[in-house]
Amino acid sequence: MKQKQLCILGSTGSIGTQALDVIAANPEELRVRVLAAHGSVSLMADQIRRFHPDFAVLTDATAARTLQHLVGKECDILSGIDGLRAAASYGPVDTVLAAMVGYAGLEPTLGAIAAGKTIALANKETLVAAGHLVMESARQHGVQILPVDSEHSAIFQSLRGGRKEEVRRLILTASGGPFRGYTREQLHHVTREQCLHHPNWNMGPKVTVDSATLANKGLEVMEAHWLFDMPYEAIDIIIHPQSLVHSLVEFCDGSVMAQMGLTDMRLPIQYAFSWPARYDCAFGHLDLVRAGTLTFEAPDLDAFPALRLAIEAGKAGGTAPCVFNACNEVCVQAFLAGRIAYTDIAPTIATILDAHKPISHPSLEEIAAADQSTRIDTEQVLQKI
Ligand SMILES: NC(=O)C1=CN([C@@H]2O[C@H](COP(=O)(O)OP(=O)(O)OC[C@H]3O[C@@H](n4cnc5c(N)ncnc54)[C@H](OP(=O)(O)O)[C@@H]3O)[C@@H](O)[C@H]2O)C=CC1
Ligand SMILES: CC(=O)[C@@H](O)[C@H](O)COP(=O)(O)O
Ligand SMILES: [Mn+2]
Repeated sequence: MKQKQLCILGSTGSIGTQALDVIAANPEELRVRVLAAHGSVSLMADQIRRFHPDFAVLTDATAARTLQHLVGKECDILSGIDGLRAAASYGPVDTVLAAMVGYAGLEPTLGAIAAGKTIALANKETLVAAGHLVMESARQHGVQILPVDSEHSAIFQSLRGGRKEEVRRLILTASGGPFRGYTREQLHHVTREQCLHHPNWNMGPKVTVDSATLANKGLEVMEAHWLFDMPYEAIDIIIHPQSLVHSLVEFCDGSVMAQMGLTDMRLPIQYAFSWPARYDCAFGHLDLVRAGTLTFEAPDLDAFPALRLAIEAGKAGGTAPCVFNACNEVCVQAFLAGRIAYTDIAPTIATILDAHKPISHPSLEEIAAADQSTRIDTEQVLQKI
């Protein structure tokens, strides 16, 4: 089997560091060629010493200079968006893991696709903001987009059980987050610390807050729409608090295929790297007797309106999903900075989406403009809170 040559965009984050665990566990099959992140100097220095990339990138110029000083001749450090572009399109690389957080992942992912790289996609915001452009570009360049997000990896694997035209619906599972079962009244009193304590997954702060508002599941519905070319009406959500069934596919004959596994992102990351093969797992195995009872329930769209708003934005299409995403990113940052309450997030998204007139089939420039103006408009709404 040919060794895969990898570029990791977002190597210092939750997905990035777990991807490096997978690579360390499979040294014959996987090799790091480029590492990229924003400003985490000492962690990146450690990663360079362990994985010996051809070069590394920190987009923050000051951090990049400090890192270059630290690692000396051992590795060249590039910076800025030019550094990211160079990483995403680097000749010897065949697979790019898109594991940066947020809209910032869009341009390098498009760059990697244009350079013909296979994409292992964790960065869901990329597909939410510009799914039509990303998928079209992937088609044009003959590029495979392999899902890393646990639900989408589960659907990708379950789809092997039948043909595309035989699929009746996709069923995304959601843990329900730390506030599952809370009433709207109870949600007024939740704290940042509670929000950052996900019941099942240890993830970066942005996706953890999104899980607590259920905006994450809304983003994932849009991600599934683009990845699997399914209409919104054929994508359902069920709450599954144990997060062991990662998602399901129902076929026309009533058969339902589910994918199960440990709540460990190294498994779907490894599958995206190993596909179409599978490598042995070095991270443990699911014990269903120990897991015990698996339960399922309907989502509460009244208590968690961000999910309903995301699905509405997805159905409206055009620039609406990009606007949903940009507003949500600004709100989550403001919430993490202690500027707004948890219960300010969904009403702010509703205000911004109400005022937005979607442009259909937007170009990349129109997407970038919608993202920028939404960030400014959202700040103005937040100033009044
Ligand atoms: N964590 C998880 O388990 C899961 C995550 N995802 C998705 O994967 C993506 C990454 O999530 P996660 O790993 O949790 O996020 P983290 O916040 O843990 O890590 C984000 C990474 O992106 C880098 N980064 C941030 N901004 C920039 C930028 N402007 N330019 C270059 N690099 C940047 C960070 O670098 P630095 O450290 O230097 O700031 C860091 O390496 C998200 O889209 C998330 O929704 C999906 C499923 C599960
Ligand atoms: C691990 C992963 O894929 C996350 O996106 C996860 O889905 C978050 O859990 P929720 O189901 O609570 O959103
Ligand atoms: Mn997920």
